[in-house]
Amino acid sequence: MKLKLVIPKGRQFKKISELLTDSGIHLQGNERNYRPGCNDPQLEIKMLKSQNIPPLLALGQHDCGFAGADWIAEQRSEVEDLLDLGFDPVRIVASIPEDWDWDQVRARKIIAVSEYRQLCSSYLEKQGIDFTFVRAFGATEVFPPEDADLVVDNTSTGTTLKENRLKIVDTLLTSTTRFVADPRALDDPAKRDKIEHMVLVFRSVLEGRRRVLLEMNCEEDRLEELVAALPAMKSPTVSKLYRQSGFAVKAAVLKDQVRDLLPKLRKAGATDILETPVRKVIP
Ligand SMILES: Nc1ncnc2c1ncn2[C@@H]1O[C@H](COP(=O)(O)OP(=O)(O)OP(=O)(O)O)[C@@H](O)[C@H]1O
Ligand SMILES: O=P(O)(O)OC[C@H]1O[C@H](OP(=O)(O)OP(=O)(O)O)[C@H](O)[C@@H]1O
Repeated sequence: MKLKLVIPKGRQFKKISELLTDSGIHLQGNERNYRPGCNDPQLEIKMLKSQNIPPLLALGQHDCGFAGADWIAEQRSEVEDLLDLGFDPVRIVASIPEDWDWDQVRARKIIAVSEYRQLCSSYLEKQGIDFTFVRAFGATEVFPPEDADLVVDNTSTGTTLKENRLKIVDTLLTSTTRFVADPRALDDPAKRDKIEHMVLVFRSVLEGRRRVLLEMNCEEDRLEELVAALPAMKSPTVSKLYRQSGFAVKAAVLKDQVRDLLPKLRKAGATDILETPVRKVIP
């Protein structure tokens, strides 16, 4: 069985390739080789422009891959959304020049510019706005005020909108990178098995990134107090120290809790605290 996996080139590539590496899938070849080799003989990998991935998956040209939720929605691609990786979060927003009045703009016939033809048009139709659509091929924010009255584009930090003196009047969608599949691939038991395993590993890597492992020692009379202070995934692992009266306590905790947790653990009797990274959390 060969599973055809499609990966976006461009800005989404770095985070996806890091996820694959942490999942034990190592791509081989340089960045301009759009058919990279891989250490997993079951995977056949191809790189495509992000926007082309959802429709090609829906056509059955590939079995699974990564794509932005924005381009899945824009192209109404019938793919199975298996996992929200949370990478590259953006908002798809409608914007107008910052000193324009939205009520006045929406009351007249406007020129609307976007890379997202479908999302932009259906938004304006629902709003009852009279518009002519012009398709942008990048640098969308530069069109207003001379060449457009309104743009629909993605925004991350908001810098590009600000630099081009635009203000947001509405949010159409929020989008992140997804792991998706052709529904037909999920009907094939061998492919389904492989895809489900990939989802499990990706999920466990993402969960691992959120956690660290804390290990510490404590005296017997402080054990209950220490365990109560530890927010473990289930309950902490407690083992007796060899030829000593104390205990070793171990728990995987959320990274963003550690800063506040360490002084509390010390107060609750913890000594010799070790913090180590967690690579995967497999349920
Ligand atoms: N500034 C951004 N920050 C985070 N994600 C973004 C940003 N811009 C675009 N994306 C996301 O990346 C995906 C691909 O978009 P886009 O075509 O703009 O990227 P790209 O192919 O890497 O572009 P480029 O060729 O300009 O580097 C989309 O799903 C989009 O939501
Ligand atoms: O909110 P920000 O952090 O400023 O990011 C948003 C900008 O980033 C992307 O542009 P990109 O660099 O891909 O150029 P493009 O517009 O030519 O595609 C996107 O199309 C926005 O223009």
